[in-house]
Amino acid sequence: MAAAAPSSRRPWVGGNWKAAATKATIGPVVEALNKSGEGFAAEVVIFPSAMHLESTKEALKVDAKIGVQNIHSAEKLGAFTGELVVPQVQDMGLEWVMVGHSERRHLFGEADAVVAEKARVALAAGLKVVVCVGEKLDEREAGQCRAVVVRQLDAVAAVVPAESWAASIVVAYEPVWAIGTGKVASAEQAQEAHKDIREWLEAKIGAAASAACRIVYGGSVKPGNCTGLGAQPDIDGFLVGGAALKPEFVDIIRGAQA
Ligand SMILES: O=C(CO)COP(=O)(O)O
Repeated sequence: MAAAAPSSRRPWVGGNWKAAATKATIGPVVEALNKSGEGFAAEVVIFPSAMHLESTKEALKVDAKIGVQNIHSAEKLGAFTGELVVPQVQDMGLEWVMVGHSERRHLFGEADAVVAEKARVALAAGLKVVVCVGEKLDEREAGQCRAVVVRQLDAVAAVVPAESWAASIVVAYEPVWAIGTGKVASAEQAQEAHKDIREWLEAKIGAAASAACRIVYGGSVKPGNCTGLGAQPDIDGFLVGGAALKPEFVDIIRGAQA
């Protein structure tokens, strides 16, 4: 049942630029990342909008990967106006796909099975996947935090190969009430949810997956609160929204170098 020491998992930090970025906001962030002039201890993945994938990829000169914020579940190119499909992600030379962000689930009505199918298609093509999970405030207040997260993860586990969890999946725990609200989960609240997820991994997938899978926290992460969160044994990094569009994002990446 004991989780592996945090140092055995490479920290992972994602920057989710949502539909909030323009050239004017992206420029200084890319400049700060490039100026940092260091190989980060953390694995860094930036998720620009589709509009900014190529320009961001070309502008970044540090060891940071680029991923897409969402995909359509079709396996092939085709007539899917307004969507991105896996072959296009591969054509761009990108490795990462995000699925199940709470804004996809709650603003755009994506059900657990839809999120799971997107993960399955991306993994089958050899891409890496960030699976976002997290409860809404009313669910937390009703004591359903663990049940909601387990339901969301069970849907993914039902369709993806067990071996994907160790090497190709990052789980992002993002409580909906903490996203974009400034109400960060306390280190204790986040650790409790991450421990639930690690225990779920051990029971459902196996001890090796539980020890190896990175579980990252998202929701109002800032340079001032990332150290306490990152010190928790089951928090392996962050998925950052608003603060990933500021040069201080570099400080959060450094904060994950525990
Ligand atoms: O949704 C998030 C990252 O995916 C978190 O957003 P904020 O960091 O702006 O709260």
